[in-house]
Amino acid sequence: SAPLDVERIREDFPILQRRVGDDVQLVYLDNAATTQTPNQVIDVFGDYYRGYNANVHRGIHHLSQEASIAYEEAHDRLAEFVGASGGREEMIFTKNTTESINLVAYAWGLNELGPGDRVVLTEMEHHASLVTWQQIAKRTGADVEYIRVDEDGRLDMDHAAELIDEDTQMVGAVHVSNTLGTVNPVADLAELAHDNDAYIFVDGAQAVPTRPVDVEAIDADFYAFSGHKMAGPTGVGGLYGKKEILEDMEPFLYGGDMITKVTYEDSTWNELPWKYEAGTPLIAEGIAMAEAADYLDELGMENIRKHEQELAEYAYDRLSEFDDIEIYGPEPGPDRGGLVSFNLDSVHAHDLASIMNDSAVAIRAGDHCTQPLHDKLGVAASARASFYVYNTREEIDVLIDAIDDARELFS
Ligand SMILES: Cc1ncc(COP(=O)(O)O)c(CNc2co[nH]c2=O)c1O
Repeated sequence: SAPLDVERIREDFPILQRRVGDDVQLVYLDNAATTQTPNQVIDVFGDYYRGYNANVHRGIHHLSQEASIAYEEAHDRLAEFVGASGGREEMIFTKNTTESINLVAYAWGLNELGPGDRVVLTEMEHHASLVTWQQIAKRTGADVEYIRVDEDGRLDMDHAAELIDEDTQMVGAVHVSNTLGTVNPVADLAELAHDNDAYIFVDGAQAVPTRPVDVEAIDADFYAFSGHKMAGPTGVGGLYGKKEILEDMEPFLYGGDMITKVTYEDSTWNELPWKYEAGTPLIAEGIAMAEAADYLDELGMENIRKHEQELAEYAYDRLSEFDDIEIYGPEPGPDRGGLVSFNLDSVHAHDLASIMNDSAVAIRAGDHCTQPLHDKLGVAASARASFYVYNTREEIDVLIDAIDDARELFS
């Protein structure tokens, strides 16, 4: 593995040259919300709409065949990117991680869950997983239990082993927490689930962009991610599912392209993954997401993971210099992804973020769609700095200086 050549990488992202507010150089540290998009991915849209825009699924004419092949091969590429040996048959394109989770919660959960069944989540789940499984459990009479997060932001695996039992039908777990940065032992959770004949759905929104992911090594039954978090476009995401499960599961959305034969009485379904992709899909977006996978693989996923770990370590250490800053989540190391959530005493996270903004530092403040976790932490909101392949230590120094400004202002 090799350190990332950040200066060269930054040339691929023109937006990073932006000057904002009072003509100040942008420092973009909100990558857990969405990452920026390299020229290589942006160019896909111009090439597509200027060169081979057509509806997919093998129309008779040249353009449709070109668009179909590119869109279908994008599925093979993303399957390969997450280690799915079944290729496109195990890779459904959705709108985003949220829709990927909803697809399984509706298509599997509504039909398979009932009173006496259990869904086990973690206390650090994002609302995309927590609210979805919570509401499907409510509609089906199943119950939901939450694996405890201990005081240093890690999952209590003894508690996990207690909760995941013979009544458990589904385990939902975030791979990398978007609030704590915790990297969870999802392969161990998968083993606990499978020992109890339950499925596991891993939320990989913050993992796929930032580290090597191998869904078969994890033995995930389902694995979700979003294009816009992996240097790709908004509007498209991926749902990996084991082929044998996707074969049995009911479709989520009905309509064109997901069928084989339709009569007035009934219909039969298309082959995988098209059975789960009704209507005209996000064609250019799917092709662009495959380009993003190529871009990241070119940098090296292990190199990206190391870069993120180093930046998180540096940010954690610099923030730890001050006794008026509280940091959430595990200490730096392989268990912490490339983000740090924190609070500055006596300054509300929103006020802090808006002062950061005066210095053109873009961070996020709020509950990061993990309200129950913030309740557990005893805070309404937190500030979060999150890093990616184009961020530098110098940008973290600007963050620290801007926090100093906030401290001055509010002292
Ligand atoms: C762990 C996790 N799961 C699911 C989602 C939902 O992804 P989407 O469907 O593409 O929106 C996010 C997005 N997290 C954030 C979005 O904005 N700030 C965030 O932290 C996430 O971080």
